[in-house]
Amino acid sequence: MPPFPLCSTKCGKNAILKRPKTGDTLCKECFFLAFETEIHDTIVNGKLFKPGDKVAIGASGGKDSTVLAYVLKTLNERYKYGLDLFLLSIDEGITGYRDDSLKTVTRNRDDYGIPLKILSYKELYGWTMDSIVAEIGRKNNCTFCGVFRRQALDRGAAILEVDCIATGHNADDIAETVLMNILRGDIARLQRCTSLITAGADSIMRCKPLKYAYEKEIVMYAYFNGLVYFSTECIYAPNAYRGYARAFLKDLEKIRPSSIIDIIHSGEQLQVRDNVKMPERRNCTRCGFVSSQEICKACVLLEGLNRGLPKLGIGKSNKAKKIMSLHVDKKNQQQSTDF
Ligand SMILES: Nc1ncnc2c1ncn2[C@@H]1O[C@H](COP(=O)(O)OP(=O)(O)OP(=O)(O)O)[C@@H](O)[C@H]1O
Repeated sequence: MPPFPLCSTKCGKNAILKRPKTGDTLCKECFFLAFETEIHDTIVNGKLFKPGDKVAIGASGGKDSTVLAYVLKTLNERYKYGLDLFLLSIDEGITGYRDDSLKTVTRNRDDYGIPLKILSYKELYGWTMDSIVAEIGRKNNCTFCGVFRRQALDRGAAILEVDCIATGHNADDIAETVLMNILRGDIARLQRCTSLITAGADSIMRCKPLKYAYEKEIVMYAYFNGLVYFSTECIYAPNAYRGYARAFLKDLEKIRPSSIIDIIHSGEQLQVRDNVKMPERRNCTRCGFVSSQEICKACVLLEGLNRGLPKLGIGKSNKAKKIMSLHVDKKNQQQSTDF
């Protein structure tokens, strides 16, 4: 057997891996340092945090958010960021999936000594994903899950009174999203999907410290560090459209590993013409959370479920708008005659 090559940093140790992102052959310690330093650079150059910030890590128990929690804890101690870290998990109510992954998050809480807050769809909306799927079937259930999760994270962050939510979106996720938004012609999302930081003002800031970390390296990092994470796919999820973008990106990566970062850079450089209409950011007149419409998507979807019209709010439906505004009018009338 040929001897292992030496680590390309010239540290004197034998290399044990080839970095998917750069092709460098590295020993374990030099890989950890390179991986962590790149995330530190993302945090510092992107000004993601200030000393004293309270940061909620969106923790699903999967590899990305587990690595994010571990690396943020490590960097917070190494570079004295002065952050107060929390784990925030949303329990969507998916039996055989989220209940198991939450056990992993609970273990991470104990291993890393970071407090954990779990919020469920059941307590926030009165519905679990299991009961939503029983109503709507398997076709559009991801819409409910995505919309509710986004708002649930905001609600959890408000309860924890944090300054920022950090999510485990990695470079592959972002490159896939760029491709999907191009294919769908979704200009508003295309413009913001590469942002390192989103929202702010009256909604809670979100950031993606793993924006430039390759999925393959996240898996290697977790493996060589012996991190415990949950690796099963959601039982309801196979998001077909993202699946195609993912498969395409994996094929590109095989031919040219830099494709992932190149797509992100292309997305970052895109400029949308001034006369392209963008959605407004406002607050939902019902729940007060961020929305691009008078009534947010979460409220429309919830109304549909509660009225036995689960398809209300799926797609771009004017019917939903009409029904919702009738409901608002009725409520206003009631309020004005109530006293
Ligand atoms: N149930 C949840 N509770 C809290 N945060 C979540 C939850 N689901 C997703 N997130 C956050 O959103 C990020 C992206 O979610 P996505 O569903 O794409 O998972 P993923 O790419 O498989 O990531 P992970 O490996 O962390 O599960 C996660 O890394 C995590 O920070």
